[in-house]
Amino acid sequence: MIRAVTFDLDGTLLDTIADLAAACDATMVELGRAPHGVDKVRRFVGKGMAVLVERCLTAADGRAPDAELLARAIAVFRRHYAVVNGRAAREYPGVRAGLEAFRALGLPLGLVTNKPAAFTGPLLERTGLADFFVVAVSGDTTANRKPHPEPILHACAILGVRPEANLHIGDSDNDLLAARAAGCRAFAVPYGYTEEGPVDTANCDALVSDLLEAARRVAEINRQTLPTS
Ligand SMILES: O=C(O)COP(=O)(O)O
Ligand SMILES: [Mg+2]
Repeated sequence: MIRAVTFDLDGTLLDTIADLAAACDATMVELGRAPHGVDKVRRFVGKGMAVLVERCLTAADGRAPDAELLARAIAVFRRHYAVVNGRAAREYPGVRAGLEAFRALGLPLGLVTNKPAAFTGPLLERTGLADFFVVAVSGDTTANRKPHPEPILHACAILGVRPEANLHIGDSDNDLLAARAAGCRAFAVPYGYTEEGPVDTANCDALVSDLLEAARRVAEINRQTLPTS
């Protein structure tokens, strides 16, 4: 039985790349570098804010930034992203209907994102998704981020489910590896941000076209595992 579902945010529920790229580009310009643009920034998203900013600087300078420059750039990024966060963000097709279908199945829902908490809450509020979730675990809620299992395990504990009874749905290998390491089931969506290449479907139980299909599959799995007596 699947008794709870956790969702990734960027690239799974919301297409946030325009806002992320706008903040990255404003950061680069403020630091005297050329902006990278959306298509390049898309490949940098997935391992949280610090890695995103570090990848922008490394791509601009041809070498990794030192700690002082990185800290300064992160502070600049935070300021810019706080302004644009949610401005152009859009739900992917099937997201709201899918979340409603999961809710109709009676399953508690959680969010597990590598985005820092300062941005997760406002984004969920601005896009009207906050009420779907019992818990939101952000990139700085636990000591480790996805692909480490800790944030998903933290969500499972708050949702009151054993990891084996939780399904995690995400767009990148970070989600699938975290889910596997946590002992959860994992579904992948094909439309988000995957860093260098497509997700390795060997790491997931199903590749689903959208959340509505995911909810249908969960309903089917739970029908098949209902006690027969
Ligand atoms: O912040 C990121 O790098 C990606 O966020 P996500 O975990 O919601 O996809
Ligand atoms: Mg994602």
